[in-house]
Parts: sequence; C-alpha cells; structure tokens
Amino acid sequence: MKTIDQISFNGKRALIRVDFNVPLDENYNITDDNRMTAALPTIKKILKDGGAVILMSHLGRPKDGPTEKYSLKHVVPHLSDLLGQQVEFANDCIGEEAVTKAKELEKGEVLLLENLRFYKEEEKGDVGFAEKLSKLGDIYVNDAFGTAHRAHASTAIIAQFFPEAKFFGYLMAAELNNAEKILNGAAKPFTAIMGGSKVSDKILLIEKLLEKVDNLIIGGGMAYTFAKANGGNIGTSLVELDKIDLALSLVQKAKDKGVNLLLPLDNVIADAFSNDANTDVAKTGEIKDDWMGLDIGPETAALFSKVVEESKTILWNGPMGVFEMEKFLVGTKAIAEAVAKATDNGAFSLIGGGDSAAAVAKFDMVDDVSYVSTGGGALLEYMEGKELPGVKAINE
Ligand SMILES: Nc1ncnc2c1ncn2[C@@H]1O[C@H](COP(=O)(O)OP(=O)(O)OP(=O)(O)O)[C@@H](O)[C@H]1O
Ligand SMILES: O=C(O)[C@H](O)COP(=O)(O)O
Repeated sequence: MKTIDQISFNGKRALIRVDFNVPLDENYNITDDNRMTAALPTIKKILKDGGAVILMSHLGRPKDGPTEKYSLKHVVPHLSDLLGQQVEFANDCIGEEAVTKAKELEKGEVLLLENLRFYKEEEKGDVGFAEKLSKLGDIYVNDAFGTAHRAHASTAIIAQFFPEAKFFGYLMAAELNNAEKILNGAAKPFTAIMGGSKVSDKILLIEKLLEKVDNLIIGGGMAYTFAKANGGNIGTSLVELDKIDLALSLVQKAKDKGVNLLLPLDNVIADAFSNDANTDVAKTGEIKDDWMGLDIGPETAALFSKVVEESKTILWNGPMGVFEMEKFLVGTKAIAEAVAKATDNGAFSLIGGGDSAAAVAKFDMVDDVSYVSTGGGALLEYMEGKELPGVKAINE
C-alpha cells in the first residue's frame, strides 16, 4: 500500500483530501469530531517532516454554491484546538486567494480550503476543476475514507495530476486494513449485526455476508419487514412492503448456507414516535394496531448479547432501535455492551460508521471496541466488494 510513510514531506506542500463532513448543531458546534481526530496522525506526520499542509473537504450536500450553513470556516476553531496551532482558511477552494495562501504557506503551517462542493464540478468529477486544485500542492494525499466511494474531482480525478506523488494517509490505511480483517481471515465464530432503518440500504451487504458469517443478527427498523414477511402483525412499525419477498429469500438463503439468522423475539413498542409515548413490550408479530416497534425487547437483547459475547469477529452496522430517544436506546446499548465484552475477551470488533458509530460514541464506548470506522456508505460499499474510486485512483 502506497502510504505517506514511504516519503519525507520536508519542504513540500501536501494537498490532503480529508472527510470533515461532520455533524454541526444550529450554532455550528461540532457534535461528533471523530472524523477530524482520525485525520490528525496524517497531518502531524507531514508537519513533523517539515512539510506544509493544505486540507480540502466537503461539508454536507450544498446545492446552490456558497452557503453559510455549509461553510468549512465553522470547523477552523476546533481544528486549530486539536492541532494546537492556528489553521489558516481560504474562502474559496480554487482561485487567487487559495493559490496565494497555498504558495505562502511556511513549513509546519496548515491551510484549510472552503467547501469543495460549492462548485458543482466537484461532484461531477470535472477534470479542469481537479487540475486547478492540483496546482495547490506538490504531493496528493487521500485520507478521506468516508468519501472514498465517490468518484469526485478531489477524491479520485485529481490523482492523475500526481502520477508519482500520490499516497494514502494513515486513516485510509487503517480503515482498509481493518475492513480486510473482516473480509478475509475473520476468526470464527463471525457475527454480523445489522440494524438501522431500511433493509433496502443493506441488501447487497447482507447477501455478501451470508457467504462469510456464522451468525447474522437483524434488529432495528429493518427487522419489521422480516416480521411482516413471516405473516405477523407489526402495527405501524417501519416496513418496506416491496422488500417482503426479498426478506423471505434472505431467510431461505441463510438456511441454505447454514447461517444462524437471528430476528427479534420481542419488541419495545410505543403508541407514538416520541420519547413521551406510552410504551409496552410485545412479542414479534403481535404488535397492537396503531402501535410501533421502536427497540428490540429484553428477551431479544439477552439472546443477541449471548451470541455476540461468544463471537471472535464482530461487524456491527446500524442501531437496534431509535437510540436517539432515551426510551428506545436500551437494546442498542445492550448490544454495545456485549460487543465490548467480546472485545475484552479477544474478539475483533468493527463498528460501521454513521449511526452505529454515533451510538457507540453516545454510550462513551469508543475505546471498548476494536475499531470505529469513519465510513458510512464508503464502508458498506467496500464490504460489498466494490472497488472504491478513491482507493483505485491511488493504486493505479
Ligand atoms: N424500529 C425503528 N423504527 C424506526 N427507526 C428506527 C428503528 N430502529 C432504528 N431506527 C433508526 O434508524 C436510524 C439509523 O438507520 P441507518 O440505516 O441510517 O443506520 P446506519 O447504517 O447506522 O447509519 P448510516 O446509514 O448513517 O451509516 C436511526 O436514526 C434510528 O433511530
Ligand atoms: O458522510 C458521508 O458518508 C461522506 O462524507 C460522503 O458524503 P456524501 O454521501 O454526501 O457523498
């Protein structure tokens, strides 16, 4: 793997694509900085070598050019704190200001460019735009694992302008190495825990995992499509009616492959999608009309936890319930505790990005699992066996 360990950045300007697409609250405070802290080792190595750093990223999905809400200037104070030095900011990612500021950077200094997606050329993978960006640095480093599944100007197209000077950052290398431990050579028993809102987002991954795992646990909103497929009453729970046949075929496939497929036995149900709702516990398939399942029930949590605790490799993607609300986080927390226990007993545990990572962070358990990925969609696509454009661009 071509990583930044292979060169010295002394006297060079490194143009680093990072994924600082972090959640911000209404006052522009960063509510989860995992993606920023994860990029620090790469930045620090380059500065220590005697290089200068130019960071580029997207934030959100702006549709109409420059928008206050999506400005990366909001992350400058926190990034400066994390690095222990003032980070410069360019109000545009290309153009005169960016060029001048990049050129004037001294050894050990850091410049952050404004949101790349203020130009529609970024998502289009425009070659001319990529070329303009490429002029800002001597060496291109891709450390944006979270965006590696996008063939955008800054994540993939730009690499052609650095045929001899393109490298993976440490975060990218760590993400790929950890994903590899799951994909190839997972110690058994191997358990995958799938949750979250929709089956449709995870079909390909589930199919791929059926080839590899011993146990497949399905919880969260997606479990109700399976419950419905089995003919039960699910009340007003989340369901994808057009995926019922698919759910049945996945159950059959699991049987054919000898995979132990575990679905919820009971559920915490509520009479409204609210933390103030009345709650009860119902067996799967026996949810009252007008009530909805918002978490796995206690019997299920105990069953899932037992299987997880006995595992040697664990992949977890998607919460077991609506963990954002206090009343419905118990199931997700029980699973997090089981994963932590297994990890303590020597298992390798990888937490997929997005909401499962947010849940583990909320429970303050990030250090109790083996690895929390910064990738949401990127990790899913990598696990599905797809070649990520951001990875391919450095490798070829
Ligand atoms: N029973 C349920 N009913 C409704 N929503 C649910 C239920 N269980 C979980 N959810 C919601 O599903 C959401 C997470 O689903 P998603 O598919 O996005 O998960 P993820 O894969 O972890 O996240 P990401 O896609 O960001 O990587 C959470 O906001 C959670 O509240
Ligand atoms: O949050 C993510 O998954 C990445 O930053 C990619 O963002 P995108 O889905 O808007 O391309």
